[in-house]
Amino acid sequence: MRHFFLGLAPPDVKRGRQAGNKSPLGIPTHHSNHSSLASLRYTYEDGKKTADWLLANTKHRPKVAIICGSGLGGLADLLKDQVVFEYTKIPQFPHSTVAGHAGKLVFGNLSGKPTVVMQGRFHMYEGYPLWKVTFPVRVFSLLGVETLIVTNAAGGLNPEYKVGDIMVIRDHINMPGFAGVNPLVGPNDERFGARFPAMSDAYDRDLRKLAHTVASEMGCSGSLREGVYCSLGGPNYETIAECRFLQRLGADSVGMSTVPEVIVARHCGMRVFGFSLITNKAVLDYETKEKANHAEVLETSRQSARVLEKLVSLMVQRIERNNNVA
Ligand SMILES: O=P(O)(O)O[C@@H]1C[C@H](O)[C@@H](CO)O1
Ligand SMILES: Nc1nc2[nH]cnc2c(=O)[nH]1
Repeated sequence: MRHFFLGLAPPDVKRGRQAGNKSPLGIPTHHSNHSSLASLRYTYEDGKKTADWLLANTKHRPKVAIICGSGLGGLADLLKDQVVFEYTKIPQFPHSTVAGHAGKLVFGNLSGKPTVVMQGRFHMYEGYPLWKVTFPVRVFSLLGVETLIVTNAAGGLNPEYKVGDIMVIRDHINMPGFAGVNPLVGPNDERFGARFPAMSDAYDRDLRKLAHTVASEMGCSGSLREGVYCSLGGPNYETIAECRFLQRLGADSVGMSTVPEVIVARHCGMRVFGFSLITNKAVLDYETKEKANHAEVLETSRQSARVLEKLVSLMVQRIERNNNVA
C-alpha cells in the first residue's frame, strides 16, 4: 500500500471572475451579487488538473467509482494493490470534517476490477457549496470512470423497513432542488454534459436488477428493499411533522447526501447505482422518546457494513466494460 504525503498545498480554487475574502473552506464570505456567486465554481480545467495529478501518481485506471456513506468506508479495505491519497494532499480536493468519513481516496482492484473508492464524502451542511461537494464526481469522469456506486446511511420512513435493512435506490427526491439548490446551477460547460439533463432514469435498471440477484444468491434478499431516497440539507435530523410530510411525498428513506453526486454523475453520462443503509427509523410518533443521533447511525453502519460491502463487491465483479452486466 502506498500513501501520498507529498506536502503539496492544494492550489486555490478558481474564483470565477471575482476576488474576495474566503472562509477556511475556501468559500467566499462577500458577494457583490448573485451572478458572481453563480460563476464561482471549479472549471473543467480545474477538474482536469486534479485528474491528471491522480493519473500521474497511480497506475490504476478505474472504471468504477464508489462513494462511501457514514461509517461505510470499510469497503475500501477490500481493494487489492491499494494506492491511497489523503484528501488533504490532493490538489483542489475538499477535506472531510464529519465523523465516519475518513477523508481518503483509495485506488485498487475490487473483485479484479479497477476501482476508486471515496472513504468519506462531502455534505452541504459542512459548509461546502454543491459544486465542491460534487467535484470528485467530475474528477472521476475525467479519470475515465463509467459507473458510479453511491452508498449512504439513511433514516427509514417506510413503516415496513427495519434498522439494518439495505435499500436499493430506485429514485430520489431532491428537496433542496425545489428551492433552486442544485449542483448544476450556474454556467453549463458542455464538455461535462447538457444544460437540461433528464433524471427520470437516474438509477440504472440493470444494476438494480443485479443487486436483487446478488442478494438472493447471498441469502439476504429478505433485508433488501427498493425505494425512494429523499435528500435534505441537514445537519439537523427531521421533525416528526417533516417525517410525516416526506412519507406522504412517497419517500422511503431520508438522508443528507447522495442526490447532488447522482445529478452530477448523470449530467456527465455516468451510469449510477445506489444503496441506502437504514441506520435508524424516522420518528413519526409524538408519544415516543426515540431520537435520531449520529452515534446510532455509525453503530448500525458498523454492524451492517459487511453485508453491504459483500453486495457491492459481488456487483462490481459482474459489471462489464461499456456498461453491461455479466
Ligand atoms: O454521508 P451519509 O449520507 O451516509 O451520512 C448521513 C447523513 C449525515 O451525514 C449523517 C447523519 O447521521 O449520516
Ligand atoms: N436526514 C437524515 N439523515 C440521516 N442519516 C442517517 N439517518 C438519518 C435520518 O434519520 N435523517
